Amino acid sequence: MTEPPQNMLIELDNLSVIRQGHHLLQNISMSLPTQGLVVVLGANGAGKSSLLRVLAGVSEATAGSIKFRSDVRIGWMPEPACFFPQLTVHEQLLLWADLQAVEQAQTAVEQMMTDWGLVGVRNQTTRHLSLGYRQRLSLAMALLPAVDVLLLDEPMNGMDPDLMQQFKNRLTELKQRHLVILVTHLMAEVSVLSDWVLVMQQGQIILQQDVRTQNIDAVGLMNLYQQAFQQWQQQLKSA
Ligand SMILES: Nc1ncnc2c1ncn2[C@@H]1O[C@H](COP(=O)(O)OP(=O)(O)OP(=O)(O)O)[C@@H](O)[C@H]1O
Repeated sequence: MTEPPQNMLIELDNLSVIRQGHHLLQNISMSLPTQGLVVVLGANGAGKSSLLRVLAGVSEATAGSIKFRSDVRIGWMPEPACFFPQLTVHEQLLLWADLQAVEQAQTAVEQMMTDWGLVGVRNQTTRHLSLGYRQRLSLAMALLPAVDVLLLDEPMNGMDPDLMQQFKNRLTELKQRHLVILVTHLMAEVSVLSDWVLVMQQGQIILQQDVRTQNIDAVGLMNLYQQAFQQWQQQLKSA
């Protein structure tokens, strides 16, 4: 497989995903850099999770291509989070560390439980976790192995204010060294952290914008989102 252009981790070229005659993704072309925060916005059903699934390697393209830098390591926090229901939080993390060949797994798992406030639910089975604790565990799993790319699918759902603040602090650190692709509807929470904005509609990317120099706030991000839709609707009318 050929590699993406220099300084790029991932390149999608005219990629489409079709399932049961339905276009989940249509002719997506983009290059993704080695670090920064890409915020993916779009209405319900626009194709955001489908895009993350292709990037995570769990969904295959029907047409077009996706190229990864050969040594790229990817962490994925799916929506909804996915655990073995009969395992405790501690067992789930240990199993994941084992599957991902994490070095010094016991220590790494203890650290993750401390970092994400999971010590108090250590012996609770995952099937009985509240939404916020499911998100904590899912984040801890995504961050356990060393990765280059973090795919976060609606990670902020169910977060309490303290967890939200901690998550945003961590995101600020992570995006300095990693590529973070974050799907969300909570624009106000991440606007100032955004480096690139993608807006999706009907399986297509209708806006790809570099906002690194804009220091974009919540209103700015909402305006960008709405403008993308208006332009898309006008293009549809004139087509
Ligand atoms: N395996 C599949 N077969 C058929 N259709 C599917 C399949 N997976 C997803 N879809 C459809 O593809 C569309 C895009 O779904 P996706 O989950 O990617 O949207 P989304 O932008 O993440 O939505 P939301 O904001 O509601 O989470 C939806 O209409 C969904 O029903």
